[in-house]
Amino acid sequence: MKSFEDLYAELSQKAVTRPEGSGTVAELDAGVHAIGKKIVEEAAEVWMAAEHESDERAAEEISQLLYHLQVLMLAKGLTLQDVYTHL
Ligand SMILES: N=c1c2ncn([C@@H]3O[C@H](COP(=O)(O)OP(=O)(O)OP(=O)(O)O)[C@@H](O)[C@H]3O)c2ncn1[C@@H]1O[C@H](COP(=O)(O)O)[C@@H](O)[C@H]1O
Repeated sequence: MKSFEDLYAELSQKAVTRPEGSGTVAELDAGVHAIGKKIVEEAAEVWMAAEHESDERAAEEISQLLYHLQVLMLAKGLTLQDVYTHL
């Protein structure tokens, strides 16, 4: 099972190696504005799933939101430590 840290390491690597077909690379190339819109969309999906769907669906949507937040962190050059320091 993949942890938050594992995913961040994987995405960081993809940002550097830029493998063909990577959705992460495409999203990074789209830029902060586009990633921000995706985050808002995913956050709404988390809310709707939590209120109207199963726990499993809510967990799935939460994982997608976490993914897009990590992509935004990479786009901004923010590390896990930069965020953890505020937790
Ligand atoms: N965990 C994720 C992940 N979560 C969400 N997403 C993306 O977020 C989208 C969210 O899907 P939705 O259900 O909202 O569907 P959608 O709105 O129709 O999606 P789009 O039309 O916007 O693509 C998915 O289509 C994926 O593109 C993710 N994309 C990648 N990962 C992981 O990131 C890693 C790197 O992925 P690549 O860069 O694609 O190799 C791999 O381990 C992947 O498993």
